[in-house]
Amino acid sequence: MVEIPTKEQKYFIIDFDSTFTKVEAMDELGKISLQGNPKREDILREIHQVTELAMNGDISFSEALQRRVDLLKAHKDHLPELIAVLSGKVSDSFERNRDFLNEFADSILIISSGFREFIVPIVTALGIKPENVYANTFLFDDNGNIIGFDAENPLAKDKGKPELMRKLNLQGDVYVIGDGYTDYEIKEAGLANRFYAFTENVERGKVIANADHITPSLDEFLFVNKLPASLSYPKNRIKVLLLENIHPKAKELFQEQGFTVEMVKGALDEDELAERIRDVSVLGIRSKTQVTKKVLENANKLMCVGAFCIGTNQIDLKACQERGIVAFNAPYSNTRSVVELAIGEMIILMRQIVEKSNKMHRGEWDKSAIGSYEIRGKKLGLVGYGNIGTQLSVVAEALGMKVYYYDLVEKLALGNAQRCKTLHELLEICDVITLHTDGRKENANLIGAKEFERMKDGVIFLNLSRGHIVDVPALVNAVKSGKVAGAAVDVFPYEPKTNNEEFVNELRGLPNVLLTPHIGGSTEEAQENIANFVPGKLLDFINKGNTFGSVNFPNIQLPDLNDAHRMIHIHRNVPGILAQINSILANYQINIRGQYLNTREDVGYVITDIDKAYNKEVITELKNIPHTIKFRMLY
Ligand SMILES: NC(=O)C1=CN([C@@H]2O[C@H](COP(=O)(O)OP(=O)(O)OC[C@H]3O[C@@H](n4cnc5c(N)ncnc54)[C@H](O)[C@@H]3O)[C@@H](O)[C@H]2O)C=CC1
Ligand SMILES: O=C(O)C(=O)COP(=O)(O)O
Repeated sequence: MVEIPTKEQKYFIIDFDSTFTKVEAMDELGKISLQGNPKREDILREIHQVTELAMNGDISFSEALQRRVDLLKAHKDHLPELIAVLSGKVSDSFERNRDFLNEFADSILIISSGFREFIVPIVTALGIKPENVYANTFLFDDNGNIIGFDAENPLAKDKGKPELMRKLNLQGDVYVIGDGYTDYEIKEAGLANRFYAFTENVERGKVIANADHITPSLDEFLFVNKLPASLSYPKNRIKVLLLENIHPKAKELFQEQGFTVEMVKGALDEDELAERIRDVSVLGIRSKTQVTKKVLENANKLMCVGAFCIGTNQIDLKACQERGIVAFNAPYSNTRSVVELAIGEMIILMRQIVEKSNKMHRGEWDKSAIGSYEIRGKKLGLVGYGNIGTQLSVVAEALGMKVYYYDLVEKLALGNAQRCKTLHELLEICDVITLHTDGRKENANLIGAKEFERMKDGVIFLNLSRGHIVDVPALVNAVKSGKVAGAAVDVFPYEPKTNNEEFVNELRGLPNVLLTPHIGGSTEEAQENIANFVPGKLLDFINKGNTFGSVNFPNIQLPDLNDAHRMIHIHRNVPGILAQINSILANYQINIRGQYLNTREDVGYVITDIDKAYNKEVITELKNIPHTIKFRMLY
């Protein structure tokens, strides 16, 4: 007789507190039972400490259990409220993987040193079988007070989980998922094949150190074990790299959604970034980091880049587009900060404050009005009349300045501002000239010797845009010759990578020259605003496919998706791609629920929402359409 091989039996041993649920149930019970007790906070703290000590393996488990029951002073009537609280605190990855819990119910055992009275109602609601729940039971007195627990239960004792496992004598592979040391003890005793430290809710050093694998969510566990999961790819496997000291709020926003985030204080140079980018899916930079072709050649996983600033000249946007990498920026979050600094600098320079302050520090008292002027009534020339230029126009006019501007494109003049037809016209008219163009390559040396020559003698000159826009040696000469009476420079052709690097520049040491380390947009307000704004854009793209506000991609704002799959197809902008997508879908009789197409320059972006059921082969066919750059399936 031929023996039919049976699928190897697997058991999944899952902990309850801080694993199945986000919280420790005994802490929650204390919050309920100690209501009105004047020492509630102190007692709760003590209960929590005892829990932590036991979870880390620092005190014996039975001692911890008795101490907590004594401290709780709980009653049977508190349990319904506790169950209601816990049912709202099931761990997110367990909630979204109900299908797995149901499908594998026969193989899943909850083994907990908590109590059946509250565990069973919570876990059975997600498909776990009540007979597969192993936990302690409370002891009540005649009045319903909780006074202890069944001390004979192995789970009430030290090394209780291994003891129970020995009794169960499971035949097959055993996988343990838990956040506590007592979960690891099963593996330590040789009773499990693997121990997975579950870190979605808490991270315990000693537990992580002993784990075979760290699983930041149930998704990761299911992924590594090739089990059916609600997400095709666990989010913790999506790596976000944030450079240049981006505000920590950004990290928080990505971590809240389960992504793995790495922060670097300074910028990385091309070679360093080309190395680091290999496993990165989302890159966050500021003005310093150059995202070049060479970097992008290694960026095989990169989906999107966020410039946590306004300027995007540091990113090779075209090369990103060709590789289907979507770029975003924060177009308005630091506008006001730049404007305020420019206004302050104009006043400081017109009043010779830099020199006067330096003298005071040396003990020199130089009270005089010579060479000091009000800004009121002076002619301000704005080169570049975009978001910063126009905002500065309004504020400067409110301070009594006469505003002139020059922009490559026709712009609406705000207030009484007057448009100059040429740059030369502006240079010849104005008392104060400030640059607010973007940093496109063509703007290199926009202001050089000839342009300084055209300016009025004694002009005040500001550059808060990009370093390469000004020919620095020409500015140095103009300052030395007295053509420029004062200058403020915030941006430089070469800027130090980190705060530890020396600033080397010909402008150092010149009189009435105010130098700042590229801080036009560096205010607490601006940085926090940026850190809230850019992750929103990146997450909207990753989670929903939205490209609205992208600086290099067709902009599509998509509706939310319910009970459907979303296919994201990025391709070279050649005729016939949409027709090919739809003919493949028609061949597989897939119903299209919605479809959106937009193109920009060389790239086309098609989103197709389809019914839930689809044949997996269709994905391969869609990926194989000629000129496809990237394909991704959502939900
Ligand atoms: N110092 C700092 O910390 C900061 C610097 N910036 C720089 O300021 C720049 C401007 O910012 P926004 O006003 O928000 O940008 P924007 O894109 O709204 O405006 C730029 C304007 O400059 C114009 N322009 C470009 N080249 C020109 C040229 N050669 N001649 C005349 N006009 C020209 C454009 O047509 C556009 O109207 C950013 O691109 C960035 O490089 C921005 C924020 C902070
Ligand atoms: O917003 C911009 O473009 C800036 O220049 C500010 O850059 P930063 O974020 O300070 O590196």
